Amino acid sequence: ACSSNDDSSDSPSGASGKVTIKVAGLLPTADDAAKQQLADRVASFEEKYPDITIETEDYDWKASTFTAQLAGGTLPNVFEIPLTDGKTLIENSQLADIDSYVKALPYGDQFNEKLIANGTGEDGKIYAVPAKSIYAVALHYNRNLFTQAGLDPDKPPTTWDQVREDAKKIHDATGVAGYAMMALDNAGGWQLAAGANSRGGVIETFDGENYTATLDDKAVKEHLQWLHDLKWEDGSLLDRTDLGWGDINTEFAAGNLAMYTSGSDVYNSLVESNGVNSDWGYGLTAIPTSGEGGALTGGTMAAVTKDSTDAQKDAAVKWIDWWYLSKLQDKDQAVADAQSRVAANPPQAVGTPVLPIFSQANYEQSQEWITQYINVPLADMKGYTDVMFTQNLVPEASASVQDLYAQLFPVVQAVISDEGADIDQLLEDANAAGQSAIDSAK
Ligand SMILES: OC[C@H]1O[C@H](O[C@H]2O[C@H](CO)[C@@H](O)[C@H](O)[C@H]2O)[C@H](O)[C@@H](O)[C@@H]1O
Repeated sequence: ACSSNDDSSDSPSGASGKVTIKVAGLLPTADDAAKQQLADRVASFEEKYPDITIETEDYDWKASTFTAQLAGGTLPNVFEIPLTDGKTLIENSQLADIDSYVKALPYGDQFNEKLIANGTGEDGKIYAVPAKSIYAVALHYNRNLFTQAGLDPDKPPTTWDQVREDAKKIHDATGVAGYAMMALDNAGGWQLAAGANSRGGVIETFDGENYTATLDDKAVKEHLQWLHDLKWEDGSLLDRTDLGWGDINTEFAAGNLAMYTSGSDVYNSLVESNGVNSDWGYGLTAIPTSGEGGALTGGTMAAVTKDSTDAQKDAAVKWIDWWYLSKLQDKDQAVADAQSRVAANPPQAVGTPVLPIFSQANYEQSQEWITQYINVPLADMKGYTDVMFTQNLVPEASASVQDLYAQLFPVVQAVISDEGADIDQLLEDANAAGQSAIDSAK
């Protein structure tokens, strides 16, 4: 979705006052309706800001490709990063200082403090802002497969033992895998950490001075053993070690698995890229927890490339406001965004439950503004929405987080592909490598 006006591309902040910025757009897998919806929002932005031209680029953050994009200077002016990466990129001077532009926004001082801290430098300046979505990991399930297996889709499992039992019943009755696990790229480690957090464990501790990798935590082992048993005792785990964040969505939408864990925002992508709609039979419930366990929570931030000119930074923050944030703060923007999503053919998701970027009151107000446009199957998301503001939330680890995930995903792959995988040894090795990553980042 590019504007036809590219006469200022050689001189983004040139004498004409015109500026062009590239911005992260949709996933490469997004369908035409999603692309059209984005194009419509770009068009209305350019109408409001005639001196700014927006060029959108497909975007899919992956740890394995991001570093090269950053180093190679190929990122768009506005790009997305996980919350986990803000601090390091700021410390390494790899993000543009957008402090004055963000603080000039009418809500510039209203971000959830813990979230904006991830985009704030030691100098107190803002380099990245929470955007797109803040999520808690939740359990996504196929209601039709539950029904076909004689299970009540209105009573999804609330313990990992029940997930295992239901997965087996579904597999026995339908031949479809009852459960699947991301195992590719850092996504596999991220979801193993979520499993461990739900069982009361963590993958890193901090004593006020030092960070210690705890990849061999009892809860990590328990979750791996649980996956092992689904695969090797029950035969109910999808036999794939190559599923990343988007791949598992594709398999789920194709009806090839009944349950998996991922962020609560995944329904947006299932609609955007995989043709899921409110009649599809999608269900969302809380991740099972035990003991002190909780739901891993994380999210996305928008940042601006370091080499952007002042005019581009100004335009970039205007776009961040337009595309990600103003709909949470301004009724007209909320309605305009929702209307454009509903008008798409097929309609894009409106009302997927996520966690607040500002405050709970602000989130609830923004949902109220768009009540009439909400088209996600909220009745089938109650297992999650009933507890989303009360459940225990476990933030992602703080130091070298993606490096820890990178150490964990091969362990997930080993457990799924090798019945005799030595979980203790694999985790001991992963932990040593994870600790080295933490130490070398100091
Ligand atoms: O690649 C693994 C990483 O994935 C997370 O982000 C992805 O999942 C989010 C929740 O569904 C989604 O909002 C985001 O668009 C996806 O890229 C996560 O935040 C990372 O920390 C994690 O390593």
